[in-house]
Amino acid sequence: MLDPTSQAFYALGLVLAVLYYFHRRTNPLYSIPSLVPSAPLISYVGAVIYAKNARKLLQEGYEKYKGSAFRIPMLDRWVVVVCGATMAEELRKMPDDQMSFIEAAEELVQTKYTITEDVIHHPIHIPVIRGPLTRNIAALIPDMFDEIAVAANELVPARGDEWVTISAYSTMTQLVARTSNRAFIGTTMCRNKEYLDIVIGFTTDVAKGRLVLGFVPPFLKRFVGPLLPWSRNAMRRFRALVTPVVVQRQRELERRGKDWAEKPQDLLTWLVEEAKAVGGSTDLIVQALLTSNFVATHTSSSSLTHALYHIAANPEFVEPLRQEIESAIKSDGWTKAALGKMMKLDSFMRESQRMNGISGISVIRKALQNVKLSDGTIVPAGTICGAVSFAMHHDEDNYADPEVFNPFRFSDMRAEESERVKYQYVNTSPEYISFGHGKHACPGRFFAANELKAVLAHFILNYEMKTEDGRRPEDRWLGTAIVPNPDANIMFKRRQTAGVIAA
Ligand code: HEM
Repeated sequence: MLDPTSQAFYALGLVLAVLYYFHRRTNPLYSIPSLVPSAPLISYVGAVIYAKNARKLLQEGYEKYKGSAFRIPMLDRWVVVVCGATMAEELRKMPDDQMSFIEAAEELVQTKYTITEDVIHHPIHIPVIRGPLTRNIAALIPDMFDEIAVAANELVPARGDEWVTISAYSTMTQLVARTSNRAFIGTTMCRNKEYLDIVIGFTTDVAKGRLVLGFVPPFLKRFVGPLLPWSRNAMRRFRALVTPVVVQRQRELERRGKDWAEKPQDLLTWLVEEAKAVGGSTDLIVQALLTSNFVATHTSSSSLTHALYHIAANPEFVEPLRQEIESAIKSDGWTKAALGKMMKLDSFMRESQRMNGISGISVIRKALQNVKLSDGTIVPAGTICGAVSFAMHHDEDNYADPEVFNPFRFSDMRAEESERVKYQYVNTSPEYISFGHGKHACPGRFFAANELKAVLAHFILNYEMKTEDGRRPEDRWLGTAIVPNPDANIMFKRRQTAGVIAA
């Protein structure tokens, strides 16, 4: 016979088990199908299985539940993913008070702890990226071309007739960080080693914090979050380096007034102006600068490396691209107008992003109330939701021969005047969600498209490229993220052809 304490203990256990059973029975989340074990505790095993097999499981789920939704497990939550263009369109149309992008980003990245709270509540970089940065791309491009030429010369030291072997992903990340920061803050910082180390490493700093918080139950996150060292240290180093530059710019802009003819045209100037307009502090500007780098750097360098792997593994694509680039540069110089004329290159980038992309899921949102989808699925309040992207980009209902890399697929479609805009690289649609879709689609995509096309144009005109074994290096899937093979090399040789137009 059990003693009274043991009896009470077992009775309590039984009551909790019954309550939990009814909670699961009544919570609509658990009516949404899952492809991995979903029972309590065992769902952790499911999270590990998903992390290792995300590509396969997303494909399987997409095929099985197209037009509907299924659940995928992360360590600390379930994410509901909708499948197919119609469902992606439905998700992007939902108002922010039902499905919120900001709340989803906050929860998925734990931005409060992994970035900083101030800039999350006052994201001054978003209107600046959407507004002046995008409006002034034409003015920024000549300096960016200049930086690409200088940086490529240092990072890809191919001389004479020699092939040089370069670690592709890390080199492209350096190149992108330098080029973007030429437009963000100017020559001195964009070539400063410590500055580059911080902005490039920040994504890993955030990821480490995010990973740790994934193991921490929600009620403890607020205690553990502030103790995470990585982002805090990066922000401290960044502040020490950049605050004097920001203060100097604030003083100059103040002293010379708005008619200053030589006013630097860069992200820093526009952040200072935005902060002044909304009463933001100097430190908010510093935070916004690092956050801009966080959203811009690895997204762009991954997309660039994906595209370079396609070029290096398929030299037959180069000639038509080279002809187009040469003709555009001859007529318009190294300008945004010339980049606008490079429709084949634009198509190449869009096709590369369709084939590979940076994530298996896009259009991430968080349900702020119970939301009923058109197929009857109920997404409970508090649940993160997204749309399957990779599998949809490889669906033959959306793209003919979807497994074939057809570099000029979209430029051929753009031959019709009426289709010019629809199929350009930056344009999102229900079937093309690499940049997200709808109101929160990436505001930096116009800047990124010009930057990445500029880098590719430089390489295509000035170098021959190949992979070491003639094949395209396999992508790596890290959970849902698609990373171009970080260990692969590209071989470069300078073109000796007379008449090559260097940037
Ligand atoms: C090829 C490179 C890039 C890719 C593939 C990319 C992709 C994305 C995606 C998928 C989203 C989420 C959209 C959604 O879920 O609906 C996003 C958001 C965002 N991106 Fe990009 N991005 C790129 C480059 C950039 C650059 C260069 C910048 C800045 C100059 C930038 C700034 C942002 C910002 C600020 C957001 C958040 C938007 C918001 O809060 O409403 N991105 N990006």
